[in-house]
Amino acid sequence: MKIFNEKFLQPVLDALPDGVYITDGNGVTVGVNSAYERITGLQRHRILGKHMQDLVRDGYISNSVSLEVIRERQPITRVQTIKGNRKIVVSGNPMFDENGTLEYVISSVRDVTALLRAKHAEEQLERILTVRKEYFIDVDVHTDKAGVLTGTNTRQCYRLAEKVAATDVKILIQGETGTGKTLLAQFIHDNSLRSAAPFISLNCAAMPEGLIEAELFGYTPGAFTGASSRGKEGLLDIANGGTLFLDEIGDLPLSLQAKLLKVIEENKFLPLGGTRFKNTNIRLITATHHDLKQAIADGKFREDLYYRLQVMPLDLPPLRKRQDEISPLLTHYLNHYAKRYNTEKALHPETLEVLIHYKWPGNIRELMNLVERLVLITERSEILPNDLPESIRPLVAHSDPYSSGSLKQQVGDLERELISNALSLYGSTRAAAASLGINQSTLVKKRQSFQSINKDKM
Ligand SMILES: Nc1ncnc2c1ncn2[C@@H]1O[C@H](COP(=O)(O)OP(=O)(O)OP(=O)(O)O)[C@@H](O)[C@H]1O
Repeated sequence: MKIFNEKFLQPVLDALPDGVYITDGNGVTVGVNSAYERITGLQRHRILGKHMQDLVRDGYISNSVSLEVIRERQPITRVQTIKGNRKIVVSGNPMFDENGTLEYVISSVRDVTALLRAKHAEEQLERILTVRKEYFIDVDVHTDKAGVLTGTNTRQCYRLAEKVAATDVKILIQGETGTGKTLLAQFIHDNSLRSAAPFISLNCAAMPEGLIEAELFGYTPGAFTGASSRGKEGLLDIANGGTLFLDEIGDLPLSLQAKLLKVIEENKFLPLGGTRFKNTNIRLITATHHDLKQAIADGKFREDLYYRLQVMPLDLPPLRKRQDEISPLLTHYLNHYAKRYNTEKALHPETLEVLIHYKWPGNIRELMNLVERLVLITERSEILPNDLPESIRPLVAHSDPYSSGSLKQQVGDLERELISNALSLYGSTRAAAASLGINQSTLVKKRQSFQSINKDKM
């Protein structure tokens, strides 16, 4: 033990960034430095003078490189896991005296947790980039300061919206549920001259007819049984000077469509039970997921109102047609929820691949809900494909028997079905081919052959 008590040596050892652990030739601990204490959390007074075997037995150390060096009489390096799931690299070196007797084992201990994490992150990034390349994912996605992400298929829509925001032109946003219609309407309002006035939103599908009418137009005191004795301001009053966003306008009952038309044409309305018209100055933005032309043909939507509302139609495509946005949206919301729940999470590249190919019927809202759930329930920091709900996980085609007939015919039918599904899902032959793992030219040839078979059948 004597040399390590020398006054000059301990400060030198303590100045080293790596941990140092020294035993004598029998395995008794004779010295450690400050970095060792810091890395392992073991204090020197608890281990000095103790035999390595006792330290392993008492659970201070999981296994001993020094004892291995004593047995093998040669340098040994091992990676070990210590408390807090930290990884350390321990290199033990024997020191012999002039007679070849083992005098000391000097081990250096380096904490490589951060290094491994960085390497892991780098590998992850590389794999993610490979996945993106493989599936032709354009990484040219922008996020504005309000956290709105736009990719190749939505940028045009947002640019157009920005251009017309300053005017009062009526905008009809079309898109499936959860595609961001409300967000786009809010974006238009925020970029308009009305941004300091209220942005009021009402979902016409969520309420019975009487209630929508009362909400929109308000009512006078005692207008109907159960009405408040003080009456109530309608949203047309509250939104005055600002923007009124009517979501799911296709579900507005016909009687209210007539009243809304009057508001648009004359900028005035009659509250329920009222006798005097009120003036209003609102910008109207509407949205729907219905095909309004079909609703007009079915007699459910007024044609004159339709043309009034859709002076500027804006289309928000479903998320399955915005494949380049899926990965950035996942990252965006993963960080958002990880921050909210004070944790760290990352997607395994295979999980990302599954999610990029998922159809997302509930669009961005579904994506957000899924990410929030995964952040909350996944125990590891990395989200694996198995952590996904079963409805999302399998990409196995469930198919009913397509036809009777020879095996060749049935395989042909199945192939045609898969190709046509991929084409309608991804919108282009390139993306459809990538999703099926075949060349674009192969897909085009197969499609042509299906078309000629169809003609022959006709
Ligand atoms: N481009 C985007 N970037 C980031 N988040 C988005 C984007 N588009 C939508 N979201 C988020 O997705 C969620 C759903 O969007 P939003 O409510 O605007 O959809 P919607 O089409 O109006 O849905 P619904 O028709 O069901 O009311 C919101 O929380 C919104 O912030």
